[in-house]
Amino acid sequence: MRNKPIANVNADLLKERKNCSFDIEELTNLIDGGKNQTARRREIENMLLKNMPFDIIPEECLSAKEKYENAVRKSVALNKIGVELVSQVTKAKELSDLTLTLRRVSDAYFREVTPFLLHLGMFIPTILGQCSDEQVAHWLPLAMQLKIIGTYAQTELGHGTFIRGLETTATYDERTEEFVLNSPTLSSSKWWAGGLGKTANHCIVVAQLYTKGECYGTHPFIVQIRDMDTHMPLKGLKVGEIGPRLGFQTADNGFLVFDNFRIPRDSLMMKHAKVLKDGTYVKIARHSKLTYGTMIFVRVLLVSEMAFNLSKAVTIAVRYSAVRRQSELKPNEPEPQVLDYLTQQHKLFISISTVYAFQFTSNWLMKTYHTVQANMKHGNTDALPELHALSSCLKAICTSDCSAAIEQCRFACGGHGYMISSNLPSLYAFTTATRTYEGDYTVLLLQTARFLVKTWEQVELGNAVTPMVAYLARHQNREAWDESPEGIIRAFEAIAAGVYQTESVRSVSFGQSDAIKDVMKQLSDLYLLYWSLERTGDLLTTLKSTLGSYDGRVYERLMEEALKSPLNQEPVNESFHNEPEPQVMDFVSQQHKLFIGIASYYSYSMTALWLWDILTKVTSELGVGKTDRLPESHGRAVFMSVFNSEMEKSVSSLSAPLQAVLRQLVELYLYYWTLEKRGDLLLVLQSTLGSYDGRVYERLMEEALKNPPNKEPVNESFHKYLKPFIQGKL
Ligand SMILES: CCCCCCCCCCCCCCCC(=O)SCCNC(=O)CCNC(=O)[C@H](O)C(C)(C)COP(=O)(O)OP(=O)(O)OC[C@H]1O[C@@H](n2cnc3c(N)ncnc32)[C@H](O)[C@@H]1OP(=O)(O)O
Ligand SMILES: Cc1cc2nc3c(=O)[nH]c(=O)nc-3n(C[C@H](O)[C@H](O)[C@H](O)COP(=O)(O)OP(=O)(O)OC[C@H]3O[C@@H](n4cnc5c(N)ncnc54)[C@H](O)[C@@H]3O)c2cc1C
Repeated sequence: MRNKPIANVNADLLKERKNCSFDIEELTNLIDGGKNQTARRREIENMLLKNMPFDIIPEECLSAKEKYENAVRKSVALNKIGVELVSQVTKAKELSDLTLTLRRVSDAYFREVTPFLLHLGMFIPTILGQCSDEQVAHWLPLAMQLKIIGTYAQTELGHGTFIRGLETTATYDERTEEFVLNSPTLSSSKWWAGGLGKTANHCIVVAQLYTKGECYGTHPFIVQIRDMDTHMPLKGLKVGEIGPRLGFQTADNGFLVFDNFRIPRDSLMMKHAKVLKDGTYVKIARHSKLTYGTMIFVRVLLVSEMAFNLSKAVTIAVRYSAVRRQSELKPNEPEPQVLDYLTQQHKLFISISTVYAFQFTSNWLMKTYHTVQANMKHGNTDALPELHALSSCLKAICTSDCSAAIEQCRFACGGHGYMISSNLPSLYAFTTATRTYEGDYTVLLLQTARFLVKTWEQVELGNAVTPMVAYLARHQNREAWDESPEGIIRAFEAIAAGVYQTESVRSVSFGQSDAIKDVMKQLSDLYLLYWSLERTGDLLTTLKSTLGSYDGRVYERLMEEALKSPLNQEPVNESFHNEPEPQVMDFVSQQHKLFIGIASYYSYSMTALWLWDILTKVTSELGVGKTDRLPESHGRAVFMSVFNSEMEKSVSSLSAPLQAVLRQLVELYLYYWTLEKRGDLLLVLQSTLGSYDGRVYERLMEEALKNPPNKEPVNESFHKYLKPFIQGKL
């Protein structure tokens, strides 16, 4: 079916395909996991192609309301087939292959995401990971057959990262054997859960559990939020859509506020802890962080999600680059395909190798995840910290690299890449969110750093460590170890690259032809080479390390450094008496993100004035054709030198403190750009987050309430599609 010739294929594309050095079908089988899996995937795709309603008007041309309704219509149709297929499957492996195929094929129907994403991606996994056997038996069939539609509401207006700081309370009332849910403050409003705004009728709510006057920390509860027949929000809660976003337009992300909302005792998901009828709290888990399990699972999933999304983006960009012709290199000769430019290949080929790096690493990570889960079933949680560290850093790096690579793919498509119809903007909007959700990039890297530092301590003590981090022991007492967060991150990047190399070699070592092996080897080498070149600058850093000194006096140096700390200059810090929660502004990593923006603003303003003065002169002397191809480093140098000199001229009349601040900005700008190559500038604020009065949560809620979907309590797509679907009448 796939190999049937298609009429009217662009001649350049045909030519490129003919030049392919290997059998495409063979590579397809490798990616799918075998011939049978490829056949099965195609069978499902064909069935869906026959039965699924496609869009008549492109999604992007619809209003926000229409977009949502269209997404519900398509989700219902897709999941109707999905539920039927799932019901025919008996083996766990077949089920996981099927869900993966359905997930992949669903992208053919949604430019945006389905409002059921959280139901499939987090609600069902949380039932599996957090419910007692009895609860699984009750909830899982309902969820699998989509008799109920759920989401995962953990994040609040005031806290996303710091889960222990969540404010929603679930207080046990032993007289009625119920928990009472409350949102005591504005900042405790649940915020962000996908599908919550309009679609879900159930919700996993993460709340602080109180019983017999004691708080036992955050726990997950499964809560019905809408009437099953009318879909109206239940009494005692307020629920709505949070408002337009960069992407995720059709995911109806929502807010949820509780006012003495009562739920039965067994709404507490009781795999890891339970509350007895009399209110006694019983801890079951052997590890205190098992309630964070769904997040680990989704972080693992996201690695393959990134491989898939980047594979789509780079396929689009490579095909287009074969078709697109631009510029006259030799008079009277045809314009070359842009794919033939080395600079274009540089943009694209690293993305191709990154896709394979992510996919092989993802296969390996998923296997590791299942092994750790199997061990945990027998009570062994030893490997959990490493799994957490691994899934954290791989999630952080792959989501960040993926969105950056998709931007490169968009650049590679020139102006047309900016069209929504190219799908590159939507792919970018989807993937850039993954850098934030399920654990912010910086925060997750810091979790990994924490694990590595602890491992390093074990290495220092001569204790055995797991194979994944054994390289720390190999580097002991050698200059290669750099204990800074960047050094640690790089070390883990090296591991990711190592996994890729070993996994790709293993996967192609038997069965596959030499042609495929050659290509995979080239891609693997490209990935390693690219990152070693990207990080060359870092390799030149001096050590500045207490741990890596030549004489190995690690403990002495650690102690000397510790004694220098300003914190040790006073016996009791004032925060002992009154410790405020830190503002994220206090984190150095946050300042790093923000201050360069301020410095850049001044740099751009100064340089713009200077540039205006010399524009005419430069264009007449050099000619426009020559100036518009200045390499990036030259442009950057211009910004730096102009900023430096113009700022110096204009600050002399200012007061000393202001002069000092502005000079610091110049230094920061120069310093930053010697280390980094990216920056960001926000000129016009118009922002709920950046208002002068800092009333962030009030403004977010005010804007959400203005949101048109919140003007009607139940969207008409409930009556038209959702209700007949849930009740099996569609
Ligand atoms: C198949 C078809 C479906 C389709 C599929 C599609 C894809 C699927 C798309 C889904 C779409 C999702 C859409 C977004 C959905 C959200 O975004 S849901 C919300 C997600 N939220 C987050 O990820 C919040 C991030 N924050 C955190 O994870 C934690 O709070 C932090 C940052 C780890 C800190 O936690 P903490 O409790 O303050 O812990 P902390 O004091 O830092 O550490 C204490 C110890 O716990 C350990 N620890 C922390 N976390 C863990 C953990 N998870 N495990 C083990 N140990 C841990 C630490 O390592 C530390 O260990 P020690 O060093 O003491 O030994
Ligand atoms: C599209 C999308 C969908 C989402 N879906 C859901 C959902 O379905 N359910 C749900 O519960 N949540 C959801 N979320 C919320 C998401 O999980 C959180 O936004 C995410 O975990 C980040 O938390 P935050 O918003 O509190 O960021 P913050 O923690 O406030 O981050 C702000 C800045 O502070 C920095 N920072 C914070 N803490 C530290 C630290 N300790 N050290 C150094 N720097 C720090 C961060 O690096 C970041 O630069 C979604 C978010 C998005 C964007």
